[in-house]
Amino acid sequence: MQNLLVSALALSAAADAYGAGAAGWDAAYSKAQAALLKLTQTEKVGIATGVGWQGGPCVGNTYAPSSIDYPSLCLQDSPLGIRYANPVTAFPAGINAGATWDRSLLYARGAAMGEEAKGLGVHVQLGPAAGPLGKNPDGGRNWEGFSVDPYLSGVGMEETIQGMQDSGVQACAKHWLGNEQEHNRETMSSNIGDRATHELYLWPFMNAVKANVASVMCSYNKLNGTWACESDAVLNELLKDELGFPGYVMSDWNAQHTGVNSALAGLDMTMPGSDFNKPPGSIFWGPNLVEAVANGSVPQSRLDDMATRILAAWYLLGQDQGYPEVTFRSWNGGKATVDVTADHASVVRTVARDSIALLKNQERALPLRKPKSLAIIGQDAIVNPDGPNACVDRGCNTGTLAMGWGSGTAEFPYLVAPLDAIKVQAQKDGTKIVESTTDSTTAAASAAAAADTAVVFINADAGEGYITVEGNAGDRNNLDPWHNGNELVKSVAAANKNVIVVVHSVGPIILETILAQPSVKAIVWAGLPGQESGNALVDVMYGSTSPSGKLPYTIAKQPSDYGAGWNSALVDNFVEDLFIDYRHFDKNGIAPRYEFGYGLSYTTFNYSGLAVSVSATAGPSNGPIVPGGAEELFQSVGTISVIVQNTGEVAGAEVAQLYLGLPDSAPSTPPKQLRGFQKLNLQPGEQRTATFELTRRDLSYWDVQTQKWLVPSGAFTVYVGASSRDIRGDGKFTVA
Ligand SMILES: OC[C@H]1O[C@@H](O[C@H]2[C@H](O)[C@@H](O)[C@H](O[C@H]3[C@H](O)[C@@H](O)[C@H](O)O[C@@H]3CO)O[C@@H]2CO)[C@H](O)[C@@H](O)[C@@H]1O
Repeated sequence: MQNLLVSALALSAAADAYGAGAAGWDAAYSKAQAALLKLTQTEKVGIATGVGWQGGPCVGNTYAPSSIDYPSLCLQDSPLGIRYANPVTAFPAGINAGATWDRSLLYARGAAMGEEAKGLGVHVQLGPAAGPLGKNPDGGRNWEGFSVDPYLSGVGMEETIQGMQDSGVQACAKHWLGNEQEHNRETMSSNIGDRATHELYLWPFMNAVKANVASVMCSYNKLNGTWACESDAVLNELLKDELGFPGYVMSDWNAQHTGVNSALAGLDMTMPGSDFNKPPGSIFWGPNLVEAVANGSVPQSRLDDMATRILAAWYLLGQDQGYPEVTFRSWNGGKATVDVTADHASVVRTVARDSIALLKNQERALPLRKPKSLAIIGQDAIVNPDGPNACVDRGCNTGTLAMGWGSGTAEFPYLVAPLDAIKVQAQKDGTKIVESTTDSTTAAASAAAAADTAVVFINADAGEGYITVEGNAGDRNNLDPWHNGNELVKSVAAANKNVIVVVHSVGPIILETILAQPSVKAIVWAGLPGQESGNALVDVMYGSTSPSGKLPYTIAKQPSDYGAGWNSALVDNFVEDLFIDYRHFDKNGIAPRYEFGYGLSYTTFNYSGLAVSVSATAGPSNGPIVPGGAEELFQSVGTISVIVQNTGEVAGAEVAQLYLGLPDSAPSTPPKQLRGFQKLNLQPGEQRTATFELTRRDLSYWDVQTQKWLVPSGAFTVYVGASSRDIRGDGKFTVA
């Protein structure tokens, strides 16, 4: 009860503090509170309760009250497009959007997805995702999010949510909190230390709440022994009190376990309602919540709070003003009566192109310069012969890989195969194409032997655990390429001295076998590019655009180097603590194969003139709670800048990166952590300044004693460079 009160106070403080904008939370709350007065008890419960799986046109639908003008809310996946509808745009996955390190592209992708959602009448789009964060390199759903680094993931969340919500759809930040693997996701407990919870897993959600995200989806797992969707500590205390979240919390589909406890813990909406993987008629809320309020098990104020939050989010987005009707039905092929795709293919192509990370480029193998002949090898070069949507929720890995599997998918309107796009270019160049579009090593070798250069396509897939693909139950069985990709490359490399490897992958793969082949001259890391896959690849491989993507995770030399991975126990103690991905490699002196933030260009960049101007006082950040956390956390404390010059002969873009090392007074902290980045487009010879603005949060660690973010005193180390290991300048500033 105390928590409910604290929660309500924090909520009104948050709403008051935020409401500067025309569509601010305070105005939305006023409207919601007025509407609430007109609702019956059953209607209040109805807008918080799903009608049941397949009970409406969308994957989630609520009951429409008759006493106010408010619809049956349509909730629809996914973080990369609108699921179960067509035609829609199949955008690059979150992990590719993260690999661009480009704020404007992250925003543009979000805005385009939001336009499609609104056009189809979707009120709530179920994305973006920052959980899993990706501490397990083999986690099945990592690709739905932006990066294993919380700072990059946070920027991805913030820009995407702003883009989506500027287009009018409610975003849903998911999955809150600690859902890092698919195996046993509905039974296991993620036991996470307080510091790691804050500094890693919660961090991107701070950005989401700061961006005024309308809703948050709580996750399947338990956190420190209590279901995330039933935990007062996770929902009321962390999300609503500490982060000042004014919107509503919905359950993941079937993640609710009790009616009264979940309501008291801060759950505001149950999804999808009755009958989902349960005996018919079973439902925790609906009439049961009406009864629980009547008998005093759930206070009236709690029910009113649920309904107010849901209504306020709807008003915040202006969805009371002529919002379109739902124009598709998920369960009958999703054919929409409108075409919402507009020119979004160009956003897809740009994001896909700028997310390509060039990992190796020996002897200037790339860009291709009108080769006489080219062998295109591997099943990943073509579209699945049965069509790109042949498998429900993309639950197979046949043909080129352009998204993972599960609920985080959309139907491809088309999929441009790498082979088809290369053929178009080859026609212009007079290049002879030799094809081998299976993964047969024998056929590959003979095709490779018949051309000057061989391009071999390999991939690695993953997804959500309700589908098993080729023995992978969501999470990956290993970090190898699928379909014997290593052997395929070896056979090609034995037959051709000039081999380019293109990788479509959900996450890191171990490249040592491939790199051991002297004939492999280039490796192109294309991730999960969405519908414009082949065109984006041609843009980079033929040099109309210099590659500028940077890895959003580390590629190790061997799986054990990560010190993390999914496990089959019912408890994960998160023993990695703060040291995941590059933080772990740095701490333990492990050499990665390709480090976090790495990616080559066709040009070169010089860094100079590092300037540090930071002034902060040591101590905790206080101030009123605004959406995102204590207000002082987001105050600027200065800037760090560096001049970047294009010293090569072609235009290119460089992502300059800032990492900070905290002083020794901050106990056992990672040696360096990403705290800024800026992408600069530079003509040959041109130089520009990258400026990184720092806030108090960027200088802080979570102090478990005081339960506050604390800026430590002492000397901070500044690292600026082209990746987490390619540091081009360093400096210091001191906090007294
Ligand atoms: O889509 C909303 C959220 O749903 C969660 O995933 C669920 C997914 O949407 C749903 O399609 C799937 O249903 C399968 C069901 O689990 C299985 O038992 C049955 O055999 O097949 C169904 C598919 O036809 O269930 C998923 C949950 O298990 C996501 O976690 C969340 O991110 C989505 O936003």
